[in-house]
Amino acid sequence: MTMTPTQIQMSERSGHHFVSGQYRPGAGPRRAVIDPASEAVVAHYAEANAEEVAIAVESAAQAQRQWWALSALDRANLLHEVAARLETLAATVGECLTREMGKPYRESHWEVGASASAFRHYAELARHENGRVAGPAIAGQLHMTLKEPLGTVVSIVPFNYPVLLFGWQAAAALAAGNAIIGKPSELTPLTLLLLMPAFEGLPAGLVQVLTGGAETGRLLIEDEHTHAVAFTGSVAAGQAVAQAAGKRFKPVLVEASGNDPFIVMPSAPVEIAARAAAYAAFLNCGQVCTSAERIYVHEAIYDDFVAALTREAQALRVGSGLGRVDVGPLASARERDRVEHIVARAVAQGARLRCGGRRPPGLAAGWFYQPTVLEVRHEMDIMHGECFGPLAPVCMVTNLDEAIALANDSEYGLGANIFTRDLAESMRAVREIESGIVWVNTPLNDNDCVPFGGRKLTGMGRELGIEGLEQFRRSKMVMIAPEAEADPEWFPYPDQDAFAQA
Ligand SMILES: NC(=O)c1ccc[n+]([C@@H]2O[C@H](COP(=O)([O-])OP(=O)(O)OC[C@H]3O[C@@H](n4cnc5c(N)ncnc54)[C@H](O)[C@@H]3O)[C@@H](O)[C@H]2O)c1
Ligand SMILES: C[N+](C)(C)CC=O
Repeated sequence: MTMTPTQIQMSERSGHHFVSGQYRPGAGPRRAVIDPASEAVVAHYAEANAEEVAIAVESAAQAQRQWWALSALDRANLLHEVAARLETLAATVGECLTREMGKPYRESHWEVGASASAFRHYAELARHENGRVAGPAIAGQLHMTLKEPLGTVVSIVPFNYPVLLFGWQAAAALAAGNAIIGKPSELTPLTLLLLMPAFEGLPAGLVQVLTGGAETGRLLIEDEHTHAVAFTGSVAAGQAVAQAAGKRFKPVLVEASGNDPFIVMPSAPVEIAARAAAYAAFLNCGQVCTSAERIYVHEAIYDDFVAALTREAQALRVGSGLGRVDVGPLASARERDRVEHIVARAVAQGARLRCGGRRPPGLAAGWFYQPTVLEVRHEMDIMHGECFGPLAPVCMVTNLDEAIALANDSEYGLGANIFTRDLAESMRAVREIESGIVWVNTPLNDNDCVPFGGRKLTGMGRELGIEGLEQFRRSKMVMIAPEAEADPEWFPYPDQDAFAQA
């Protein structure tokens, strides 16, 4: 069969790393990358070893020095060029992402464009402000805080949004003056490799990619010449990463799992809220950190809402992300098996299946699972862990107090949604829900200008906004006196003896 230009690129980059501005064949063991829609091997990746990590880290140090020596305006202009190049790569990288992890192509394509937007945002933000001047504690002097880069940032990203999440971290880290080494998920290594031409105009080594798994990540984190870690992924991996970074007190950003509530109150338009809930639960086959994982619906509209949500779920087209579909496969056999287990357990605990709950008939290969709506009770296991699949468990509540209490009964705290036309209800949800994000009638939106992140087991730190830039800078206290003049306050104190006697 004829290969597309993207497949040719994937085959050429298979088993490579991107180091010092060049694709280099990896020396470590090779592992298969499998298309989740067809179960065919589409490429391989190599596990980067200690020697390869050391070479990349040295190259990053040299590039970072050149990068920080430029003016802020030059860095901004170069980051704008990166954004433009990213947009030209959207078709190729998007196709690669769909072939590696299955999401519908239009979502993959969107992801590359959204990443370009973050580069534009940080190109400007970083040149507008590089510290602040304080009122001096000594007359006539200049007392200030200067912002400096940390050095080399290690970026460890998951499979579900590899381009956007690496893009958010890289845009902020580079704008702050750092170098960055990306370590993609084992499921999506080629996508980041194919993204690298976007960084052509920057010093070689400033942006690099080493493929591999947890061991490659650990080597990067523990290397004494890397200076910070930006991690996105599961709680267990986040804890391991934070522990490894802690050995050298490296600053670490952890964006880990979520279990987001989605509340629907009686004043909400039921059909619109149901469509929004379907979007929030089934986008990217439910593999979004901010997926609606627990839907709490007021009893007054419960039956109508469940019926509408079921209709929405049943209307979704499931299939290969390269076709005209709404929902692709889960990213791996392990993910599909895990989701099957969650549903089986929920049903065993008394959940009522309204639709889905099985693999779609007619798709012989691929790790597909039907969009599934279940009626559940809050006590069931399905409501207390992250499902990360195309599941919409709906639970009836009697009032907002109960909805907020159940929403907060979670170890996680990333996002939360509420649908209501009642301003007082909106304001209570915003104030009282224990999460890093609250969306009122506007599910799952992002904005480069406002910080994204969670609380509780979801992690620490923020991406995007000025807060996202601060993750990758340190403050230096600077005091300048215009002239070197002897200060009577300096040693020796003239009345030292008097102090000692007093
Ligand atoms: N909070 C957020 O912003 C956010 C965004 C996207 C995804 N996620 C979460 O990511 C998870 C799904 O992604 P996943 O299955 O790829 O996660 P994962 O934790 O299995 O892997 C994430 C990355 O960490 C690496 N890794 C794993 N163990 C490591 C270790 N001990 N040391 C260093 N690196 C290690 C992996 O190789 C991969 O690159 C979900 O829980 C989801 O909620 C969170
Ligand atoms: C990156 N984002 C926020 C779109 C989805 C995270 O999984």
